[in-house]
Amino acid sequence: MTLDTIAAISTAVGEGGIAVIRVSGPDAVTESAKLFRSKSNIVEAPSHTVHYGHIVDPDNGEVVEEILLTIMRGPRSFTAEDVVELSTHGGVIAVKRVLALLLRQGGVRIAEPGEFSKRAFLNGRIDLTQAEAVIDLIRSKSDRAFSVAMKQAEGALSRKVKVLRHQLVELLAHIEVNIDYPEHDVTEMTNQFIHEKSQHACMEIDRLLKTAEEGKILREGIVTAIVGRPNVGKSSLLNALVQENKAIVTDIPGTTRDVIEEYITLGGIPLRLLDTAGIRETMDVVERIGVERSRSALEQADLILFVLNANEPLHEDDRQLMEQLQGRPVIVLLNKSDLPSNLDPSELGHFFSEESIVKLSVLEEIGLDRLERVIRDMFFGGELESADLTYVSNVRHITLLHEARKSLTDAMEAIDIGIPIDIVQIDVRTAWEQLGEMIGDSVSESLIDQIFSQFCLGK
Ligand SMILES: Nc1nc2c(c(=O)[nH]1)N(C=O)[C@@H](CNc1ccc(C(=O)N[C@@H](CCC(=O)O)C(=O)O)cc1)CN2
Ligand SMILES: Nc1nc2c(ncn2[C@@H]2O[C@H](COP(=O)(O)OP(=O)(O)OP(=O)(O)O)[C@@H](O)[C@H]2O)c(=O)[nH]1
Ligand SMILES: [Mg+2]
Repeated sequence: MTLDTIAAISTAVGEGGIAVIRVSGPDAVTESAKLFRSKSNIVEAPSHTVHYGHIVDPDNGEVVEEILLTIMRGPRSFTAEDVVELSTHGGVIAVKRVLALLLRQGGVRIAEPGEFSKRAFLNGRIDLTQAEAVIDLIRSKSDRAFSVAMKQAEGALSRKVKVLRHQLVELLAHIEVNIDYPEHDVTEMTNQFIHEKSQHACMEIDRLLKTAEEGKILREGIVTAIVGRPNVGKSSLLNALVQENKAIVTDIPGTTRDVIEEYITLGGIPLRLLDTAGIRETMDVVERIGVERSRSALEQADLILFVLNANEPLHEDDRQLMEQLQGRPVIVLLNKSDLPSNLDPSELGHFFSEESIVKLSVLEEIGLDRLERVIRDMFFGGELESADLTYVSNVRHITLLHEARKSLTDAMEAIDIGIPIDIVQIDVRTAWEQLGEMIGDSVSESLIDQIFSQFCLGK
């Protein structure tokens, strides 16, 4: 495939030490050479070499920038094409001037978002799951999400999908033989064989799908709503977890009016924390809107941190909230445990299990480690380190896995009710194709465009 030559600023535009323009395509080296004055002749230079020199405006000979230029010749490059990287001084001006000069010559055009990664895909250097992992890498907000994406970028998920597809190809071959030689006793055996193999593939798919929930959490964080009646210490808890004074804390009930959102990682677990207004009946118009927002945060939460003031007996507002928390994933926090306890814990026993109740003093930072352990037990069964870090977290992948699974169960059902084998074969083939779509076999151009358009510019 011969494509044109593209360029873009690949570093975040803003103040920084250096900025990098990436150029990729057949004319990357010759087009860069037209602007580059150096002791080296980069047209002749070997791959993976770095050259010092200046960018000179060919129209007037003016020196525009002092740069370092890197050459990576295809296919040994990120895009598998000839790649030149121009490292300019940081800031916005220098890098934009150099890019403008490069584009002005007419042999290079500006890249679309994700186009470098798209080329790596089109040139067969990476498959679709790997390309999608690159988006996850950029967006990951915790070390762990990053490790998972890195693993996928290396091709761990696609290797699993390829193994599955290989098994289905063998199955298809087996069916083919049977269609050609349809003797009765062979048919019996084949039916059983197809059934077993399909069952096995379904189990593998289920195993991958089971990781999806965790994968989503790792990527997006557990949506965690801190709720409770006014003044129990919700905002104090947010601040303690964030280790910054993000939310206003006062001893006046009804301090927090809006939902405050912060992203943290607690012992490697990413949480999207929502501090909410204390929930109570109120005539105050502003506070009432706040309480409504608290309720909607409560609805969308994956995890609810229900804060109580252990220094006071259970309040009517606490009881009402407790009713509403029935059946939801809740951790009860008995806050202010530095003060004398006036709350009868037996009253909580009806609603919450003992393991989900944590004694806390935000003021003295007691109990936060226990909270961390309880969250870990709830969401990862205490086991955070998945054996091989392969998680399915992409909605497209999840959908395709479900579809492939459906095709395989269709095949098994068809066998059970005695449908001819050449019809059964269609279901197995469909499953094989659906798995292929995951890694980018036989995907449409518009889907490819849609996937890569999610990337940022210069990636
Ligand atoms: N300056 C710079 N830093 C970067 C990137 C980049 O493109 N430029 N990357 C962009 O995301 C990442 C690194 N990814 C890369 C992946 C493959 C190749 C590459 O040249 N691959 C060759 C192997 C070359 C060799 O083994 O000697 C190949 O696969 O053939 C380069 C960068 C992160 N850092
Ligand atoms: N003794 C003690 N006081 C605490 C503790 N945690 C919070 N407080 C105090 O309780 C008061 C209320 O704290 P906030 O964090 O504003 O309570 P809130 O639940 O966010 O209140 P609203 O926003 O009004 O719903 C403040 O005076 C805090 O200093 C604790 O662990 N021990
Ligand atoms: Mg508050």
